[in-house]
Amino acid sequence: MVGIAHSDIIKAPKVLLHDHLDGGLRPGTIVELAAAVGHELPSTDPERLGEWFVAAADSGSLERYLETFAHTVAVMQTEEGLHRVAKECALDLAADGVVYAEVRYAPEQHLEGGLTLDQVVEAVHAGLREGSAEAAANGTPIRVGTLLTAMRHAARSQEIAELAVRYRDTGVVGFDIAGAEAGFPPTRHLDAFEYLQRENFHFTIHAGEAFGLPSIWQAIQWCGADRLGHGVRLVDDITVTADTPSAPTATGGTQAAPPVLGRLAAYVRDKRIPLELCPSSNVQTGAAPSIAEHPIKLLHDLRFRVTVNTDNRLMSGTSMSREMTLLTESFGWGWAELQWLTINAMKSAFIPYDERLVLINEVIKPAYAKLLA
Ligand SMILES: O=c1[nH]cnc2c1ncn2[C@H]1C[C@H](O)[C@@H](CO)O1
Ligand SMILES: [Zn+2]
Repeated sequence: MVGIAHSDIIKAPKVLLHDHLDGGLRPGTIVELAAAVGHELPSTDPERLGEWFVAAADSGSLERYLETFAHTVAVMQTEEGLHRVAKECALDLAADGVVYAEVRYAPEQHLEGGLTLDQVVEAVHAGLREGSAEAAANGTPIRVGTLLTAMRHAARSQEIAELAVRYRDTGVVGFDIAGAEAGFPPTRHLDAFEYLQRENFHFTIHAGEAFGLPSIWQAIQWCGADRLGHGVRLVDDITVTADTPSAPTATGGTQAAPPVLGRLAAYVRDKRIPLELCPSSNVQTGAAPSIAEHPIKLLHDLRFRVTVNTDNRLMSGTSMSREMTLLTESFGWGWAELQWLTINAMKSAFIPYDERLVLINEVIKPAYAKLLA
């Protein structure tokens, strides 16, 4: 089968639900901002610095992967820094053909220069607005909402949840928790999640990335997460016996037993809980052995509500188009699968239902209809 060209995937409309603002900076911007604030970097050559991030994040451990964020968070402590990074984020996603994105970051990590939480949020929103306006003028319109993240090892989740609700009508579309997963279960932040539920607000939880089923189970059944950030380890609750012939067929052959879903995996599939899968990131942190062996294939075949995401474009040297290209190369997927992933993501977005429908019916479906023709 002839694959789809990366350049064509760039032109197709894409939807991104899991992208960290502090994981997507342009290396050249880090160099310039670091010089302005006197932060020392592993390299001041943008190309080398970009390579350094990918190599350092390629660590096989989430904890070591997260250490690289010290260099991005350090240059995002002023209104100017935050504004520029947010503006470039909108421009870069739009140039890659992303038409709708939910970009997340942890406001509590951007207070070292004396900004308040509200000033951080407003600087990011102003940057995203400017970037989106410029992208529209360039002929690549994009809508970007933000998710406010609380760090799971810290104790500010209630405050961040309240901040998210305060800005729900001016750009914040949801809430999240992130950071090291092992040892920091989502139930530590139950108060924040219960508050968000009382406010009829939306949230996702990083779960099932560096820790397994108990984390996913808590995120859904204790905390009430609308979506799972990664959730890739849900496959631990799916028994695949592909090579074990089970039943004889009418022609005398044997038929492989279908995968068996445990109670949690079945619940996630039945309830159509979206999985924000991030293939390249998962390989770097050791959550998946390779793209070719990534559980996204199995989860797709079993018709889970799968979405594909970048997580951290800088640390993975990636983009939405690149993640999709890797999937087409690894699994022979074509436009039908890419449309399915895109519509899954748009259906799972945190903006109102009628606004999701407009993007599906007026932007995504017409574009893929042409590509499929
Ligand atoms: O994949 C991830 N898992 C857990 N935490 C993450 C991941 N990617 C980024 N983070 C953390 C580091 C960032 O500083 C923070 C907020 O974006 O979220
Ligand atoms: Zn993430």
